[in-house]
Amino acid sequence: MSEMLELYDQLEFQENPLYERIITDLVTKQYSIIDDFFNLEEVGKLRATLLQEYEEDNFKKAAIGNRVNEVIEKSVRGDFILWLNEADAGENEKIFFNKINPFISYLNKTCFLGILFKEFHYALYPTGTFYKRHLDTFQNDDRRKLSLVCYLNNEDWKPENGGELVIYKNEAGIDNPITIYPFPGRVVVFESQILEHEVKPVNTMRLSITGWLKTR
Ligand SMILES: O=C(O)CCC(=O)C(=O)O
Ligand SMILES: [Fe+2]
Repeated sequence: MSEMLELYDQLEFQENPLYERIITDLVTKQYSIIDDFFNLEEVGKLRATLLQEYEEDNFKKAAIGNRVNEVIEKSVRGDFILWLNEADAGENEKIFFNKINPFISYLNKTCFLGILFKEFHYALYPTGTFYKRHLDTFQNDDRRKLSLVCYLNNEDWKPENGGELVIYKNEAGIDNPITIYPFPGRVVVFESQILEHEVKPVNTMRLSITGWLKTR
């Protein structure tokens, strides 16, 4: 018994009930929805940074295909994106990384997923845009293990705005769609290589940070 305690100590971690819930969700259903992962004040700051970058014209039309083989295809996706660079993250972006990084370390300590790389981009879906059903490994990057989306919409976001994320769970050969509204502060994590998903057409501007946790 005391030997076991010593080994536990070597893992140097404090059990975190929220992270444990996310891990259980991922193991049992391949996705997890976490409301209020970011509080409204944090969402407001991240949204302000996103909008400022957009106004300064730093976003580009999102493409499909990998980075050396990009194709812009409006019939597949209509969002605009900007990659985040952690090395020169501003005050507000630090809020994001300071919350996401401990979760990644926890995953690595407890699940042995071997996450070595991460990449995140802001995304802005203008009115009328969508992202057709796809798998995130579609970007020719089979190192993508977990997809993570954080919604930065306004506090009064309504279901009628559209822009739902729909995750398709294949159960015994039958598509079981799960509809997820992009409420501010909500984070969705899912298995990049398993779950197809889409973003339904949006009736107003839709804001988020999307990213991937990757193995080598
Ligand atoms: O914004 C979302 O809900 C999902 C975005 C997405 O599927 C992607 O960028 O690959
Ligand atoms: Fe996706």
